[in-house]
Amino acid sequence: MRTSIATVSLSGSLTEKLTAAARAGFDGVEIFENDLLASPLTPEQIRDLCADLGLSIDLYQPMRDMEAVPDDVFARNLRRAEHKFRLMRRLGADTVLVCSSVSPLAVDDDALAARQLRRLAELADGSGIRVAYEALAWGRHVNTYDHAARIVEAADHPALGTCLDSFHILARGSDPKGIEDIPTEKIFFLQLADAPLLAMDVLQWSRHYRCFPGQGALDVAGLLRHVLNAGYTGPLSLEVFNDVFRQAEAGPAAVDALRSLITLQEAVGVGELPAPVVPTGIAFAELVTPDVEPAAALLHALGFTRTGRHRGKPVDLWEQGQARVLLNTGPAARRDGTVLAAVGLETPDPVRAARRAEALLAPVLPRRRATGDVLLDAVAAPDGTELFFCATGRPGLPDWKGDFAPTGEQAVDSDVRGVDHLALTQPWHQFDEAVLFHRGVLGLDVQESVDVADPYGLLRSRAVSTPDGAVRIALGVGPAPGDDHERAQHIALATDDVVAAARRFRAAGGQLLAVPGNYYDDLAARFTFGPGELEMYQELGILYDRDAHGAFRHCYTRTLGRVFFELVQRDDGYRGYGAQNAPVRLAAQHAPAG
Ligand SMILES: O=C(O)c1ccc(O)c(O)c1
Ligand SMILES: [Mg+2]
Repeated sequence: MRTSIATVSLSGSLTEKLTAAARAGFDGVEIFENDLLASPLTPEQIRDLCADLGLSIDLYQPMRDMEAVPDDVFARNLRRAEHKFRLMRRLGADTVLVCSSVSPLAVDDDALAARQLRRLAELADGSGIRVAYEALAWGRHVNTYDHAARIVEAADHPALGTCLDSFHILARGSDPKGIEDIPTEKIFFLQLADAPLLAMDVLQWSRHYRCFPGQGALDVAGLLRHVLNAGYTGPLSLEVFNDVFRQAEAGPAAVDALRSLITLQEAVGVGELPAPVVPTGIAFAELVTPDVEPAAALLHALGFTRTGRHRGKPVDLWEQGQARVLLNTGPAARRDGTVLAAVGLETPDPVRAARRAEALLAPVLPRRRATGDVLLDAVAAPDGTELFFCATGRPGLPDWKGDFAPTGEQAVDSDVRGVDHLALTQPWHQFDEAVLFHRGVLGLDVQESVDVADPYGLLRSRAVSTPDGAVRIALGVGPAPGDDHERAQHIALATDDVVAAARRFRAAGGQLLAVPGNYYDDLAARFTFGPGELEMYQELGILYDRDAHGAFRHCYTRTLGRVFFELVQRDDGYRGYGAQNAPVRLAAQHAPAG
């Protein structure tokens, strides 16, 4: 279907917004009046710019407080409308959105509303313009879509129809099934927005917290199914008012927006997209570091062995059980200190996984970095993390390990089995985008968002994972702009015996994060432990949690650049990530090293 986006959804000047929408691949735009008023371009120049960019102007909006008003007020409204219709002709826009009145002058009189909207439609029709009447969720007398549709029906003019807006409909809890009763030719326009569930005033909710479909908690796909069943074939248009998107760079935000419309169409069975190829494990995590010694010492103390050396680049492979870490000291390492730069995902079909990612607008990375390298499918995540689709040790498929010459050293069976999860901190304005990316592109399930108190701000965290837990990624976002602690990424290593793993790490010279005694005092109040158990945890800095399924014991290494490791023992199907303990961990990480 045709895709469109309201200029209000993107940051910048009108020219920047239009350019971003076109580059992302949108077919059209809704021009918001405020963006036009503030633009130095004439309506004709805006029309030409849109034409040059290949964008249709699908809607001009909004026109407010039109209907159900006293005669003298309506006469003034018509004069205002005439003026705007002249502007729309210069702009080349043929549909105007009229939102239901919020004016104290408006009266609760559907017959009057219908008569006046009919009069407005007659005037519009003379200029070749159509009027799409939308019920604002906070409209004074008209605030539901079915009410707006009844008034449109009563007005009975071909140039008058309704605009459906998923936010207004779903935020009020209206049943969207009734959309199927609206005559097809009366649905002039469809605006789509999602939102997280928040118990707050609906106007504030709408103006500040809307997000792109799939990023919130509203059933936008369910609503779209009803609209399609009603016979609607017009554009799918995003209209998102959001404080974060207003500040985020328009280019990436427009890509994020279009990705949401592509996944939404997939959810309702329109459009073609290669099916998700759900990853089955973490093949490797790649650290880029300017300073190989401390990173190598840390890996060594954790029980890793340097088993391979890249044939063409300064990259080492460190292994232990199924956990693999690449240590890259190449040119990229001069820039950012120690960072987690790439993740290898074990994937049943790497080529198809990359094709889906590409169809969902993920930047595709070159398959071969240098002559002789194995061909690898990889894309960039929104924050720039490189995601490699891997087939480790699977005959007939390119194996990334082929790029590494064995050092001759064998990995020893130690306490670490593999990677339990990765924690990837996102730039503050890309959190919703990252969640949608990991769900849509990688087919991961998304868990609830949790808030975590840091001594210097609030962090948000949302886990994405496969149903069996083979791939778990905790996406986080800190206060803007974060310091190194708040931007830190980590690799959580799975062990069956965290006490043994912690002891071995310490004996090998590793330093674990110290946890305050008050924390253990609180643990003693909340849980029962065997004799000496809690003292042992305190000595090692092991944190403890329990859910309905099982227990979780974990401890942390000191941070190197922006990266640290966690040792994790997950017993009896514990499902979480120890979020309860995160504030204590964050405070400990801020404390000066002792
Ligand atoms: O918040 C508003 O006023 C507003 C304006 C136009 C719309 O289409 C809408 O959904 C909301
Ligand atoms: Mg709207």
